[in-house]
Amino acid sequence: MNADGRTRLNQTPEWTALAKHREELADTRLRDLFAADPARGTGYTLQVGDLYIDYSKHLVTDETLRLLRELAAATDVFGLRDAMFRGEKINVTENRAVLHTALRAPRDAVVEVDGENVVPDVHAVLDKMAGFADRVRSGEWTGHTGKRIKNVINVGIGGSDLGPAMAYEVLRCFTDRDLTVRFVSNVDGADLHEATRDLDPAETLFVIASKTFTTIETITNATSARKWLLAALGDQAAVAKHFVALSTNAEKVAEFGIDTANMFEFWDWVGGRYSYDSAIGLSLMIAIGPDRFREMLDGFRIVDDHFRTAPAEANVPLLLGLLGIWYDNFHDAQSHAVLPYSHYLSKFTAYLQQLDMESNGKYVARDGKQVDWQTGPIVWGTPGTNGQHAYYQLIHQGTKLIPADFIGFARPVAELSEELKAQHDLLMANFFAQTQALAFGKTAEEVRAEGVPEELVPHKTFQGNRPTTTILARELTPSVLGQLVALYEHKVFVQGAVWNIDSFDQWGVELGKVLAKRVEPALTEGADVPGLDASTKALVAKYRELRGRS
Ligand SMILES: O=P(O)(O)OC[C@H]1O[C@](O)(CO)[C@@H](O)[C@@H]1O
Repeated sequence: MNADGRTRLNQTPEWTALAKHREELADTRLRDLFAADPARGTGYTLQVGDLYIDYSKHLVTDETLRLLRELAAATDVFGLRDAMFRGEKINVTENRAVLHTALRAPRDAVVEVDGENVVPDVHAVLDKMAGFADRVRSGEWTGHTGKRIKNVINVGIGGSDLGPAMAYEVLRCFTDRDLTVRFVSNVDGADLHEATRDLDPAETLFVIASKTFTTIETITNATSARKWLLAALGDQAAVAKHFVALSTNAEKVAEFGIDTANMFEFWDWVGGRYSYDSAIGLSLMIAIGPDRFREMLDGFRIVDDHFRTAPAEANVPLLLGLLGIWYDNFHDAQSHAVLPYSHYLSKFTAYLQQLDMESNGKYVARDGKQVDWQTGPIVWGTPGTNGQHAYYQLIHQGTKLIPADFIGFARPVAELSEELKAQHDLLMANFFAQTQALAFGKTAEEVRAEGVPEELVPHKTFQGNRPTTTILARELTPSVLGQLVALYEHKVFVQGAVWNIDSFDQWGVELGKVLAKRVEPALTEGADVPGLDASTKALVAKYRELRGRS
């Protein structure tokens, strides 16, 4: 029993029942499950908004799903969900509400934090963003010299970069192609250099995105960007026309020299990795326009409403979260692959890495005690067919179990030529073939029947039984993107709730930040930094030697 009166997860009867059930299923093959239930291919499916979810190729039976739902009930996943939607401070280590769902609430909704309805503020910022985006897009907002803004550079890192950068790629076909939109995150000066080297400062708008406005990488890049601008335009007053800020910290924004009239606000109840549908999405909104941005928010809301109201048996985020737990905790899977069959989703998995791994990469439970069960998986993956010719070998025939999500679309994006659209069927043939091969493999008998020499039979045999979820939608639109992101947000939520961890803090990234600040003077000035270990000391000395400093 822990401080909240909650039994340690792996001592609950629901956990024990799942462990026992796992043993009973040890020899179960997907081939057998499909043979026993001809309706499995359509029966093990759900729909949420535009997303058709096929989970038939999972190593589960009705009994597995029932036991998993019992675990969710025992850990009160829906209770925590309701507390989140109500604005309770479920981020316990930071004493904050967790209300990214309020960012897409309709205008007339009421969501209270500390007794105040936050929805009017959300919409006031959205309206301000829309007004600004329209002025930039129409050319009404000009640079300091009167030139039209042709380039937008978002400077931010982590949640202040990955979301808008990912969504910009996903929605490229919906963007104003005359605008150049780039994302600078790395404190490696090369990032800003490459992003600016071919641009005219007089035509460039910097969007400085930082929730805290203290993140060293972002402030360093923003300072260099300001120097780049002023070196060309000469006049301090130019900053007002070329810099806007997205932040919760007006004081720091003003200190940096950005007029707070050009600041787009969000709030401490929006976590960084849950923020791209807040003001952090401004660069995206400039690129796609306010209407498309609102369509995306509508997509988020479809899944929010579903997560909030659908019964456990039909609740897709609950299902996906529980399937992850089944593999993570009962099959010792260490990782989870997300494999989109869309070029436009090239940054989607990188975005999910922060969402999932920064949220659930925790070994301390909400009660402050160390967990003795596995928590968040390693999330990885790249667009499908490229992966097929790189690491799929390991997924098919390696020694590790890697559950995977396959995400695909029935229609290619409208902008492609007819000839390029025709390639879509080949793309999707790969999509379907892969999950089939992973699930059902190829037996030694089937290999032999093809006349393969006996010594090659084991090499050409596929065990199958490699679980996948298929997520299929008609086409990739702003709404569908919103639906996908909300689906993963809530899946991550479900898992954190079951594991009894705080999915909304990120103390794990703090130590590295503190140490970097401490080590820097050793690199630049050769300062004797107290407490440096022997390895780091020697590496710093080597670095200084190679850098030509002694
Ligand atoms: O938006 P900020 O405050 O610059 O923070 C950037 C990122 O840094 C982190 O705090 C830690 O990596 C993330 O959670 C956040 O998204």
